[in-house]
Amino acid sequence: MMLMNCYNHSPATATTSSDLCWKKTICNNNPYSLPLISRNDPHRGRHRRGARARPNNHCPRRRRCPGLSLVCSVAPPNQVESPVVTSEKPPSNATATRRECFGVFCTTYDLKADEKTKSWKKLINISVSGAAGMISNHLLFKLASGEVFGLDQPIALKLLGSERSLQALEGVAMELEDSLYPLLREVSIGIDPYEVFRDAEWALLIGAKPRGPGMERADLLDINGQIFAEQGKALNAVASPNVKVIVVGNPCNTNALICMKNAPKIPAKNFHALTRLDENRAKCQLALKAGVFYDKVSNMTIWGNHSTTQVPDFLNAKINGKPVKEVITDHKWLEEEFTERIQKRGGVLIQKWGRSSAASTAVSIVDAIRSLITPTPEGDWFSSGVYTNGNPYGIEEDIVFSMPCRSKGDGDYELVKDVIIDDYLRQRIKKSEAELLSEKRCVAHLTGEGVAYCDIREDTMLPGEQ
Ligand SMILES: NC(=O)c1ccc[n+]([C@@H]2O[C@H](COP(=O)([O-])OP(=O)(O)OC[C@H]3O[C@@H](n4cnc5c(N)ncnc54)[C@H](O)[C@@H]3O)[C@@H](O)[C@H]2O)c1
Repeated sequence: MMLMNCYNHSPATATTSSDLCWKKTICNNNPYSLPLISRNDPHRGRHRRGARARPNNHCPRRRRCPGLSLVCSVAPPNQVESPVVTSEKPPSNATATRRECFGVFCTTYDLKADEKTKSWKKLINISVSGAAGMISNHLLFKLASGEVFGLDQPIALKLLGSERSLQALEGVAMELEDSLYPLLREVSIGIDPYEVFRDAEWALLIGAKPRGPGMERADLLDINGQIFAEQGKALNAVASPNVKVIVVGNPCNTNALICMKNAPKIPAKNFHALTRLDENRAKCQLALKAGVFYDKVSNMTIWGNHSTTQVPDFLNAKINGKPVKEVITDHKWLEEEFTERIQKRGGVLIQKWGRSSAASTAVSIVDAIRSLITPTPEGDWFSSGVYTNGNPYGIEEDIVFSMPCRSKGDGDYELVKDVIIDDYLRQRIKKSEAELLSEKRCVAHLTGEGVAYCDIREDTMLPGEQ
């Protein structure tokens, strides 16, 4: 039988052959801020269900942190997370009051690791904003199931909500808990991005305000831009320096730009605006027209903004490895109907469904992540809204623009060079580019580029708003 050694200090000091115990969050806003607990620790029993926490185990007001409590695993010390330094931002007074934990969130138990645990990878931290929203309600369960990062990849979910959604967020956490996902090792919830983004290796920024009645697009840019400026600062301060950021909340291209500009320590290449749903929609419509299954459609690019100016590229896309224009000879349909159908697909869906796409958006976020962590199939590519820094297409620099990307599966990407751009495509790309440049001028006060000047003339809608 193996000797169980647990430590009440940094695991860096642990011996290599030991079973290590580490404690998961119990009513603490930082899962790693608790000390590792010795099995001989006289306080240990007090972490059991319903028991009061130790003096340093704060349970901040309105921040319950669901998740398993104490996990022991046969893991070499380098697989155990170190306690982290305190936040660069002082905790707000609003979070100072302790609250009781509830249910399984407060249960403490030791788990003798089985052999399988040994093969698990190092835990990764995934922060999700808007976690009580509709998209997250699909996405979180996909993440926890192992469908996204793999069946040997344990994850910690750090969920960011707004003041209004905190109660709902607790409900989400309870559902996650009840799902008994073996890979889901930690769940914490909160409304302060400086806490929730701590050590994040992936930040999926979904939460945003919808456009209210009578609200101009410029107002929406400002309101949501402020959210993403703040979240960019928080990522810069507390996230992993190589965090990958996928911005979903609309207007996602400009929000991604704002977030990026407020996070100078994080490589600009790490920021993405989600246009994968548009890509998926385009593939589906081309497959329908050609009478093939959608897995036969490849090389699909969405150019530009995630708005009605986006350009689904049928010139470079392929069906069964052949150019789309050779397979679909009705070019009038391609130029007129197809393009508009993709641009307005979200709006049609709202009319039918009464709400915006959530499940298919979650699927497309999964696709977007998987495209970065698995090598892109030979000859193919995927679309993502990325920073136009030295792009080969002549697109204006310093905006976030959807373009064709390839990845080696290391989380990074390269732009695809060998694409054809004809006059039709260029003209439409220019329109989307002009829209993004005007959005950028509207948020200059949030990107550190001076005084905002908003000259958005046409009120282009986001897909889903019509
Ligand atoms: N890029 C895309 O392809 C795509 C597709 C669909 C929807 N979207 C956008 O995604 C966003 C979310 O959509 P949804 O259907 O999940 O909306 P939702 O209204 O169901 O959920 C949004 C959640 O975000 C929360 N929230 C608001 N401000 C927040 C903040 N500052 N920090 C953290 N959370 C905050 C809200 O309380 C709410 O719970 C919207 O902006 C929508 O337009 C993008």
